[in-house]
Amino acid sequence: MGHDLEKVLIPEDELQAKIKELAGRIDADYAGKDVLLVGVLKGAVMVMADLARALHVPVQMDWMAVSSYGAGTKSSGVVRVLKDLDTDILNRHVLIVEDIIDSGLTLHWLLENLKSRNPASLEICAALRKPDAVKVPIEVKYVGFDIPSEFVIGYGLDYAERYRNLPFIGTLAPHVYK
Ligand SMILES: O=P(O)(O)OC[C@H]1O[C@H](OP(=O)(O)OP(=O)(O)O)[C@H](O)[C@@H]1O
Ligand code: HPA
Ligand SMILES: [Mg+2]
Repeated sequence: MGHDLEKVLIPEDELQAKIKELAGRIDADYAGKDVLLVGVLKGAVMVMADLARALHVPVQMDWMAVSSYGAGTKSSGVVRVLKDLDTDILNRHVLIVEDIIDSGLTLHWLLENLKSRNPASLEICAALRKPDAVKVPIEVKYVGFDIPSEFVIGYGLDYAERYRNLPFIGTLAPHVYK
């Protein structure tokens, strides 16, 4: 792995501190409410696991699996639903949990899809966002870090299904994908 990694962009301790900070804001904003966390598989598994454990408000967790990247480093823009929610979100306070907003196409699609099911509220928590890459404007209430438009790996994020288990965010050495 060592030579596949170009550099560490966000170290583990900074990621963990940021998730705790976001959890504090979410606890305050949702005081007295039940929250349904909707994790977007597979990238969101790490954020979901850390965020859920840092929260004090009562939560339920559900998952959707959508994919728009395949094995490459560019979004195809075509969102495929691989697994839908098990939960009926009518009148629920839904918080979508994501690892990254890159082009924004995945979340743009997901927001429209979930809105049509009439939740009581619908917000987004994303660990990372690439402001220069966003193609569709999306209102994101909770963002961990704004990062440059480089392909990143770790903390749930993959390149060809690898590196999701790295506890930090790094960039991939160009020789791996060129
Ligand atoms: O803003 P976008 O350009 O749409 O990119 C963001 C999405 O792409 C990645 O998922 P991917 O489709 O690769 O599936 P995965 O979570 O299983 O890796 C990532 O986890 C986000 O869900
Ligand atoms: O930078 C990225 N890395 C891994 N997966 C991704 N999905 C969207 N953007 C990225
Ligand atoms: Mg991916």
